[in-house]
Amino acid sequence: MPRFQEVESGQAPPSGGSGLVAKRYNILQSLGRGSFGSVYLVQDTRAADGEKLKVLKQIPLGDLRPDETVRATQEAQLLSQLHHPAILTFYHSFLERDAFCIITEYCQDRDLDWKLEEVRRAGRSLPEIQVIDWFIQLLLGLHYMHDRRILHRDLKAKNVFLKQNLVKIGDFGVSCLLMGSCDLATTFTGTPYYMSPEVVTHQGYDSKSDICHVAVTGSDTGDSAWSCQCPLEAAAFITPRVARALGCLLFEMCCLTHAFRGPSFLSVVMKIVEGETPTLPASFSPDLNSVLQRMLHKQPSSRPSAAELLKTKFMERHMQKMKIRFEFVSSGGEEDAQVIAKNMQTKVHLQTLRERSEVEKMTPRERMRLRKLQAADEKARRLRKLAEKKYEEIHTRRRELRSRHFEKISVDVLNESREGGACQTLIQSPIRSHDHRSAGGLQPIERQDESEPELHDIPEDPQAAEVYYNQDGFDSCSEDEETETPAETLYLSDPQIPAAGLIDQVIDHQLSSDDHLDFLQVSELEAMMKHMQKVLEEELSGDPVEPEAPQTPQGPRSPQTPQGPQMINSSLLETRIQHLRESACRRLGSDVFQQLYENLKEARRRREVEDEDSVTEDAPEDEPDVGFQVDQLLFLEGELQRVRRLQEYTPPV
Ligand SMILES: Nc1ncnc2c1ncn2[C@@H]1O[C@H](COP(=O)(O)OP(=O)(O)OP(=O)(O)O)[C@@H](O)[C@H]1O
Repeated sequence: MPRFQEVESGQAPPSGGSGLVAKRYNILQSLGRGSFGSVYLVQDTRAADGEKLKVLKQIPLGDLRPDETVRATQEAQLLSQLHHPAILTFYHSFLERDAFCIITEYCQDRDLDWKLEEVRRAGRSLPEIQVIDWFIQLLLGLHYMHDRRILHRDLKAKNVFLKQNLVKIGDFGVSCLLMGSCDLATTFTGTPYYMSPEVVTHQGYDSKSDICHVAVTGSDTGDSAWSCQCPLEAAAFITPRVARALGCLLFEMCCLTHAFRGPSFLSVVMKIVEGETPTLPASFSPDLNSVLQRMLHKQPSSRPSAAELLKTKFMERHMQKMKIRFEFVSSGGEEDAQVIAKNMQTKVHLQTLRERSEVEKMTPRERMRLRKLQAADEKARRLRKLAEKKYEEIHTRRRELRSRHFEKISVDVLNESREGGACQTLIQSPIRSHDHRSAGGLQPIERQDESEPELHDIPEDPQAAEVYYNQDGFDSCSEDEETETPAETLYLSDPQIPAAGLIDQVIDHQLSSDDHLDFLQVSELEAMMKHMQKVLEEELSGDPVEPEAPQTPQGPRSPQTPQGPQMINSSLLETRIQHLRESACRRLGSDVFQQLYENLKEARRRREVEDEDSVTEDAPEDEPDVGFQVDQLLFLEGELQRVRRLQEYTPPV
């Protein structure tokens, strides 16, 4: 029986469709299909203007048992209690027409995987400052979850969403709904690119089955169906895996490709276990590379937790800078920042010139330029003073705004259910950055006098030039013909001054859609700033999980002891196999799928599958990665047989 009308990604559902879902959600278009279900953009007919667009994830219940459905609902409730600007807001879940439905926040800029692919196709790369911005937001979100004993078991670029250049971790509840919440199984059966060596080799897992259930526990009180007997111990196994997956994501953001890759499932697995830890290209800072090395460390106990990373000097420095930028953007001061940035660039030019010059040896033209630069330097100093004053004004205005709208605009907007009308007034009257300024009575920073003499007017004759540059009337300079110092460098060198790096990389993204921030976006930035401030001020020593090697009643477990296979519940593997099979069939058609499946099975039997080319060779040209998918399916079928054999020989406890 069809549940919702199935439509191709990007298309609107056919007219005369199924009407409102749950009597309130109007399906606008399909956003795509994942392993577990279909995703739709919907309009919430009961939400306030500006909050109407949401996402519906519809997961067929299939043969989930009733108790699993109850657990899924409980988990959904747990997820709805997470309120962090770096975590996808979870609004609502319900059962309808044989499907489990989840309503979440809509992220217009789609997922990180899509974004990175877009950048890669354009032949560009992400600047380090952007990578770190996103990375810090991910760390903040994970730290928040970690504090609540909730650990993401399926962190990957496809599960990180982008909205106005803010990242949102999502989808951490969905896979476990269908995987019976077995962390090991979810990780093991998920995409291999983010797996840890210890998962692949089944090492270091405790044999207690309750570890499977800890990953989604959100309750320390034990009243949730998901609570487990030993959350800390279990989390100690999972945290390093999250760190590893985050390291893989960091690599992907920098290099636009997976950290461990290969055309077959096994080749990826081999790289994870035996391959060298990849390094970042020289264009990235050694500090960032060392963060990556720690996160990808083969030894789980050497990987830092989110809290540990956030407390490093490198991250703290960046958080300070980010805070200033976010503050600036949310205060609507971006135009003035442009003026300041331009003038600060001038200052950098001056310093460069000073260092390399011996004034006496200069040609008249060069001396003229130096004089102009000195004047510009003076002007930059004045501008800086002005900027400081402006910051003060912005702070004052923000304080005023806060006191006026505190309950509505600050973190509470995120903490409250967005279902209510609390934000309505705010959403209906978005504040334009320009309005901000006029409302706050702030004066724009003076612009430079544009009637300055042109450089090409400087006489070549030394005497004439001397006369020329002795005259008054120039106090700034045109730098058009100079090589530009990257604004980002400038910005990084002086965290007090937001510069063009800010303009290009943050404001462009954050404001490009309609050139203004509405209150909700401002409140998200504010919430993010608040979390950063908290992390900067706090001693994060209270990190609940030390990623230590697991202890057993007999003492520390040997890392070589294989413990994994028993842990994988065969029904979870079956579910994953079924999903992979369905997905491949959908993409290829059942005949082609069957042919490919047989070929790869035969290749696997002949042990040819380790040959890097064999998997993709057999796949249709327009679907090369489907070979990878079928290869993974075969691998999991092998695992399933192994688990079944083990279960036959293992006496029940
Ligand atoms: N909250 C959201 N906002 C915007 N787009 C979304 C949102 N959630 C999902 N999508 C889009 O819907 C599509 C399907 O997403 P879904 O999460 O179901 O699958 P996936 O992540 O691609 O695969 P998998 O299920 O294997 O993780 C993706 O293109 C994704 O970018």
